[in-house]
Amino acid sequence: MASNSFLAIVSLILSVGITRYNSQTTFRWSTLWVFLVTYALLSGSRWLYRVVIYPLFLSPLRNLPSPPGAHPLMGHALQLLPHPLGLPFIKWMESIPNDGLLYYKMAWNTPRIMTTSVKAASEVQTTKSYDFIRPQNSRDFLAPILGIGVLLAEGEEHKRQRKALMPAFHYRHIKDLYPVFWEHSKRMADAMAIDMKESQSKVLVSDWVTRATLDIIGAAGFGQSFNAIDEPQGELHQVYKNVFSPKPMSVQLHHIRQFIPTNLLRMLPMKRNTDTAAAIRVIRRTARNIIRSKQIKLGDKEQPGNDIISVALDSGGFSEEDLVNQLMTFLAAGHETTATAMMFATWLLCRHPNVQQRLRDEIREKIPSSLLQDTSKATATVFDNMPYLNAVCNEVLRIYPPVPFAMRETTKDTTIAGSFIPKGVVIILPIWAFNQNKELWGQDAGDFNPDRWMAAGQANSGGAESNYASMTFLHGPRSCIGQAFAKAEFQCLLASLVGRFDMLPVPGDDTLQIIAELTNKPKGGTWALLTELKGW
Ligand code: HEM
Repeated sequence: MASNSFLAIVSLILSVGITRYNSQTTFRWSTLWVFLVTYALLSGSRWLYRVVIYPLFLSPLRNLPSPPGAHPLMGHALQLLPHPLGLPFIKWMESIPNDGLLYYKMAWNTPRIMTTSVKAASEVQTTKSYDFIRPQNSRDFLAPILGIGVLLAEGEEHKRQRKALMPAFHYRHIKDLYPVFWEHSKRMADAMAIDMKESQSKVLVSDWVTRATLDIIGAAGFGQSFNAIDEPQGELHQVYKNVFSPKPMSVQLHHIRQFIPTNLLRMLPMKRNTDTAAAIRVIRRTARNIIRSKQIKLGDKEQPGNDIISVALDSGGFSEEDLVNQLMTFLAAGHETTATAMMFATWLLCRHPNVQQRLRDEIREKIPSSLLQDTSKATATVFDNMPYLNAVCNEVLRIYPPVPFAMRETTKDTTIAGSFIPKGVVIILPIWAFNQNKELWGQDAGDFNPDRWMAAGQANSGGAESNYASMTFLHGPRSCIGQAFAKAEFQCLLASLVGRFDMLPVPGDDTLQIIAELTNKPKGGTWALLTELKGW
């Protein structure tokens, strides 16, 4: 498709030609006017071709099954935008007959291909994963907040970074982090017990879990104390709260991003933009300070720790700027997601008192009170020996995955599940829709049922035949590097909360409204009525 500069050159040649020819006639246009008119006509024709002629009449994708009701110019955008991210895909995946791919369109008929079968999803994530990259608009949106670390690196550079960071995420290393996870979980519960007394039982659980996960990524990820549990006004906690908590304006901006490139939106003089820019400055400064203090320790021949950043420093494969970017990536990806899982867990357990009680019984039976006195004795074995805790964590992550879908873009003409997909098309991996798909999980796929993970041999599969049925952390070389970290952290936080408190829903808070920003989360935060239970 012709670029803007190509159109400008053609318009210039035509305008010079036309004004020369016209000089013989009585009616004369200036070259500038002819240039502007020619350029406008050519741009308009290109727009018409891109937005109407190609997608509706020529695109090879148009023969793939597509959801009904597309708007002639806005495609399916108007159907998708009013809902939480990824929710409509659940219905589409089940109700529209297809062979593994669905074709839908966003604003100006921009094509999207959604994978709906295990075969299609596994090709994108595993067998052909490097035929796909993260789309530019999504990179532009994430880069300032996450830094250009392993999450945004592509191709060979991604392989190199992932290999250098991997030692920090091996299970043998994660096992050693249980005391850190457990200590912070207990500190969170202690602080919530005080809050509960001061606020007549009504506690904003979402705020506490976000503070706890920030402290955990600081301690376990960087050997650094952020003190967010003890100091709610702490700078880092406040800036993340600002960047991540969805406000009406940021949700509108998310919608506007469908029509206007992210980089252009960021330049507009809006409060949301200035707030985000200020937050990014604080995050970068914090990241740089941590790296510098680690470099000094290393220079003083101190033993490097075995936290993520020490492993990265020790590998020697990253410049100081690279390390700042990696740290930003782990800070954001490593605390917000697990906090969201805790929010959904709390919401669900408040509405399923039997599950809550059964879980509490297991926690109180299997975690000795001595572990509450001396948190340094927490081991993976204690937590691995709690099948129901494992089942509840897996079921929460299945039914409400914090990241509801992932996006990729084809780097060349390719095929997915046997269908031709041209270069530059955005591919959707609908995590939430796979996780709740009836064909993969059975008729009760939409129900919260931890027992599906309890049957013999189903502790890791939930009874689904394919491991692609559960997409919460994705699969293959671009899957979540922090999966084992997150699951261990989630177990500890949930055990500490449910072991200590009885949780009830706040009256009137009956419907789960989900709101989207970087992750999907309960609108207005997660509130619960807590009662501290004795005897543990
Ligand atoms: C419940 C918690 C978590 C969930 C649901 C989750 C989910 C995901 C998903 C879906 C992706 C793929 C995103 C994409 O490619 O579009 C991802 C990537 C990633 N996650 Fe997580 N995550 C969680 C916790 C963590 C934690 C605790 C860490 C770090 C300590 C972490 C670090 C990362 C990194 C670095 C990547 C990029 C990996 C790569 O591209 O090679 N995540 N995560």
